[in-house]
Amino acid sequence: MTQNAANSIKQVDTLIHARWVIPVNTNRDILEHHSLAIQGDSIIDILPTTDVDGRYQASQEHNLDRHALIPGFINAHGHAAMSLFRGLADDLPLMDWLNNHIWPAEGRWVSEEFVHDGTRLSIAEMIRCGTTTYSDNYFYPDASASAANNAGMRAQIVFPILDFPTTWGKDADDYIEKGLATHDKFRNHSLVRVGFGPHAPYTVSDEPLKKIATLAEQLDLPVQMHIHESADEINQAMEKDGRRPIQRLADIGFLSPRLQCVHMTQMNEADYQLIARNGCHVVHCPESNLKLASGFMPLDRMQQEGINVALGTDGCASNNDLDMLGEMRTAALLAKAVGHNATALSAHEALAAATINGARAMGIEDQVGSLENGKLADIAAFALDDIENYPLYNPVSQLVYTATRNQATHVWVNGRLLMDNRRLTTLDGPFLIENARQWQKKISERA
Ligand SMILES: CSC[C@H]1O[C@@H](n2cnc3c(O)ncnc32)[C@H](O)[C@@H]1O
Ligand SMILES: [Zn+2]
Repeated sequence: MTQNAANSIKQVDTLIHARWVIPVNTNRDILEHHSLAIQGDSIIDILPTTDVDGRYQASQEHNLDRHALIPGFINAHGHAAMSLFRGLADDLPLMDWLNNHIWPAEGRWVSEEFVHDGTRLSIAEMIRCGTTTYSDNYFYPDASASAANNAGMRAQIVFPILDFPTTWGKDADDYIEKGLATHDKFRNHSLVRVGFGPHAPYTVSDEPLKKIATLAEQLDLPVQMHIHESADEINQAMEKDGRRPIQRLADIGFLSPRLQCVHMTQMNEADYQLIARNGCHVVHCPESNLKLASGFMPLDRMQQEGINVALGTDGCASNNDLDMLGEMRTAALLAKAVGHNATALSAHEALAAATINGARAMGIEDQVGSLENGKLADIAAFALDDIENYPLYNPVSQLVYTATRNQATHVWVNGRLLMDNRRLTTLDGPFLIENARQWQKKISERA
């Protein structure tokens, strides 16, 4: 190599060479034998692997020649600490599950320590399935935000707001005050963004909702809420004031592009128009909706209306896992069944719902959600070379319809390697298992 050529070789932090790179862009490209060059926290180049020599060298190099690289999953709705309640109350409808099982358990157990421990357990599970960003709606948001930061994971932390007291707060004003203190603490943080998480239309009254809408606009923050989750919710609201919850929210000026509406299984014509017209996002949690028999979110109709639909697992007490591969598959199958349409939610669309649509819903689409030059290096690699993967015509089809989460091998967030060939680098798996066992022992002794 001549001196001039050697001088033009750029030193980068990481080079990843992959069999397939799936950027999740509008062209639906699948790049074969391509490499990603990462400098600091960002992707600075995506190029054919044959062109890397002479252009880049790196301190860390990964040859993933049987793998697909995708933008890390964005799990757009969940309650991370609830992993400690996994399997505690199964096979129940939403309101019975919540009123008679989950809320009493939360009243007894939820503390800062519980949230810290449960959140770390969930982050480990999420990394192990290729997730790089998650949204969390739970008590003690300081503890969950710190857990995300310490694990190197990206998180949208929407602090809870309810009209009634819990172990963390007294009333809506108190929740808002405490949550905004967490927002102050993590302002301009590189991984954590704090927003508002009013629980649901049936647990938060008009005055706090108006206050949240005003503050969210002033502070430029996201808002996420469970809305139209079950038929009971609609029936109760109609009996109480003759309006469907989404209409009530529209009437008080709560609907906006900042709003991420979780669930939306109960829809009529007017509901679609309200959501579409106000630019609200929908977060679809198909497995939680199925397990609690809440209803079916009409995904293909949402798409026809141009509504952005992201994907979330919901908490581990109603799913009961945090597996975004499984969630994509369920979403794709369910959309076809519910829409009586086999073309509803194609494999590529399911992957988009689990990545770029989540980023769009959270207002971070310019930073993450696809593999592009200049975006943050939030990346997941999946090994696609087992018996179960052959023949392999299309890696996107494999990811959505065939692969299982133990095929996730590597995960990077902000260019930092959080899972290296299935080894967690920032969390101690055996310790987390032992810690979860201790909680199980305590909780089952007093159940
Ligand atoms: C506002 S903090 C979170 C609060 O929500 C409860 N929760 C968990 N999953 C659901 C769901 O599917 N619908 C309604 N509420 C849910 C959780 O237990 C916390 O109390
Ligand atoms: Zn939820």
